[in-house]
Amino acid sequence: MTPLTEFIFLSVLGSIFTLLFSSPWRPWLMKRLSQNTIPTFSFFKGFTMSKPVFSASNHHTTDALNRQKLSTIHNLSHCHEVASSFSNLINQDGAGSWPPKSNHNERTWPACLQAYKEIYHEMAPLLPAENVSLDDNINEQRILAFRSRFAQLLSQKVNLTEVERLLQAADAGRWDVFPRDVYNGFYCCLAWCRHAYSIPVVRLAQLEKSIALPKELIAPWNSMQSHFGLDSESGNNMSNLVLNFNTSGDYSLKINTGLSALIQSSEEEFARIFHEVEVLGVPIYSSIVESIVAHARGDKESCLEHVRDIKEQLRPLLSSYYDRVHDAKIARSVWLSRVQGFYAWGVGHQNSTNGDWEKFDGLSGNQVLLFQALDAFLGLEAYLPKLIQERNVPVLQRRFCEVVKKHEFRAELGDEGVDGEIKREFADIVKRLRVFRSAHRTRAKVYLTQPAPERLPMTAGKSLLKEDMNESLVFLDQFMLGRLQQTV
Ligand code: HEM
Repeated sequence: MTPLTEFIFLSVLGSIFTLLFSSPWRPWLMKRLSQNTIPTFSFFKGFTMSKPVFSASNHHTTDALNRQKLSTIHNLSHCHEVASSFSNLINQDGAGSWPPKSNHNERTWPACLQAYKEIYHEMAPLLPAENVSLDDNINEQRILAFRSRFAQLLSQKVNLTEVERLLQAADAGRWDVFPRDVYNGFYCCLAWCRHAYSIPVVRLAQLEKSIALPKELIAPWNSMQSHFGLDSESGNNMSNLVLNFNTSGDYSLKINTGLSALIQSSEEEFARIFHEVEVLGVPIYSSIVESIVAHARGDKESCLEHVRDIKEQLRPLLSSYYDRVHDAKIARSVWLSRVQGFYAWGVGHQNSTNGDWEKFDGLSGNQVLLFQALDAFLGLEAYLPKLIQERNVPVLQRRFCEVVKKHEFRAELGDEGVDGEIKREFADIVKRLRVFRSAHRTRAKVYLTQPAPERLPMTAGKSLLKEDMNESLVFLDQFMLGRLQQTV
């Protein structure tokens, strides 16, 4: 095809797409696009979404290295509880790998679960509004219409009895009928549905104190939360972000279907950090385990090597954050309005035992396993209070961090010889974490102070804040500054 005919062909195709997008066919088109059932043409190959920090070329190397590291941990699992704890996490929640395998190919799901994915395909294009309204009445109408269509589809399509039977099979260890990678993919889909239904992205929805979710989104959620040892009504970093990528690193369930490329890529780049941190974290988890085992055996030279490896591995891992959390990758103009709100959660319920009002927070970077494990390894107290951990950090992850904390040996090191060298490596790890924490303090503030007049100040991890954004920032900064000061 000559450049001129290619240009004419693309222009005509673009006009057809524009017409379809503004027509009643939009939901159909979005569904086809998200299922990749629109054929691709070879000359489109140059136009691709941005690739992970560990690019396609070294994806296989990372994969192979990670498999080797995970098998090292397995091999040590009969020697030390820190290895058996991580090994358990891989085998169970990870479906045999880390980051956890998450199957988003609904054609391989048990039939009764496929209904949820069908509903996702129908509801996702209706979720974002091209132009956000500041009028409460308009927003109320939109929310009501969205929820009533959602509830109608759930009651028409979902056979709850079948779904519950399947979840009971999983509870009984029947992973042959409900494979763990499918369990993870479905957990993510359910979390998406719950957040989409309650979505506190405009003032009106943010002020809701409780919400009557449809029963198809309650019973399965309670069952899965109890499987992961969690008791929050909201999703968490695992359910909504890490599990939202399949083993090839493809991003699955979307928030801003059909909106501009800038919005969609900002959403995906943000989500990708959380998955990638776990991919690049595998050698760190492995070195944490190996250094603890080496220390327990009195093998100081080997312990030194492993602690040094942690320091080395931190650089590429933190690059995943540094290279993405800036305006060119995650646009400041869209993050607060279009991305963060979906991950927030503002509603709660009355505790049936003590009558107290229990309110849940949504997702936050503070739930990322890697940082919790590193803090434990450095001997720092956990950042999150126990109650919040029990709501948002899966029990097997909590246990791993507890075991790391129990066996960390930094305080036992002397100043001389190999001990002194290990100590210096620890000091360098602390330095890198401090740099991350101060950079995060600055960058978070920039993103949180962007205008979003349709919303009240709210972070995903700390729910509704003070009416005045400056006061809210002072409140948030106390957490970040406090953690920075503790990182010594
Ligand atoms: C622009 C996006 C982000 C904003 C505005 C933001 C904001 C915040 C805020 C306000 C806090 C303190 C309050 C709290 O605990 O929730 C926090 C904590 C934290 N965030 Fe983020 N965050 C963002 C992205 C990320 C990312 C991508 C990561 C890492 C993958 C991350 C990791 C953490 C961690 C580990 C903490 C706990 C405190 C610490 O360990 O220093 N955040 N974030």
